[in-house]
Amino acid sequence: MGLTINQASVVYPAADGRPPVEALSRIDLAIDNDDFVVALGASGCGKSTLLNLIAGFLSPTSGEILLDGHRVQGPGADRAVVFQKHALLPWLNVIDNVAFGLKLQGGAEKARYEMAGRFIALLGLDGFQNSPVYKLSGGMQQRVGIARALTCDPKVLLMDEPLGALDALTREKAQELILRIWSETHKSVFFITHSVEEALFMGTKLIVMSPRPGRIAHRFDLSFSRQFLAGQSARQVKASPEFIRLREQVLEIIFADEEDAA
Ligand SMILES: Nc1ncnc2c1ncn2[C@@H]1O[C@H](COP(=O)(O)OP(=O)(O)OP(=O)(O)O)[C@@H](O)[C@H]1O
Repeated sequence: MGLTINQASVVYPAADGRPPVEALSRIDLAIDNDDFVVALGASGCGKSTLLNLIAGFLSPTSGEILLDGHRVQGPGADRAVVFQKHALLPWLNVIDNVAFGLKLQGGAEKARYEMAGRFIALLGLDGFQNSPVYKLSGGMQQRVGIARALTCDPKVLLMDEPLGALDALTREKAQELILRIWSETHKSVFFITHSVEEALFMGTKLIVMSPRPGRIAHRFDLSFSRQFLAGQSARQVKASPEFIRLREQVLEIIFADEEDAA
């Protein structure tokens, strides 16, 4: 079944003398089980607003969001969010941060730590269970944030520029790790990025959004992540003629929107 967005619009009301903002206009989108949907687009085109709708942090002004046929009416354990700034608890160690969501859900302590330990291993953080998170590098902290989101076993993982703060090499490694985890855990993913290369490499579906009002202007079905998971190296995939052709096509769309906005 998965997640379905039907004709969803969001208008932020007028405030402080500014007019209302039509942040999203009549969005239709299906995120099926196992889909990795990436949203790309010029600043202000409504990517975060769309993520907040799916997370249930925000209600649509009109339209609806359905998860497995049920209307989304607020946040829930079936959807987990990973932000660019991993909202970790700096006074807790790695395992307590990862187990934190389960603690909020009231799970038994032994089961919480077992589950947390499983995702710590999956994210390559074995040996760091008892390290305070403030001592870890940015890339490791982001992996703790992802482990914490996965530990609650959500159906949908929502990621708002999760790799935006990482250096280039760490970012590429994190992309590969997220794809492997996605293929192992069979989550549906909605992923926001500003990097065209990252979007093409990771997504099974790419939506390119345009601003004023925020809408989906272009859609692409992609198979580069499957090529990587089938054994091609990330470098090989990103250097293929088809990848380069699509990268130029998408860059052109985004530059045109940025120029319109200037
Ligand atoms: N709480 C709010 N109140 C009023 N307007 C808002 C609010 N949040 C966002 N907006 C406006 O809605 C539009 C879409 O914003 P949104 O943050 O969803 O875009 P975005 O594509 O995620 O941008 P960015 O890439 O810069 O993060 C923008 O014009 C923004 O200024």
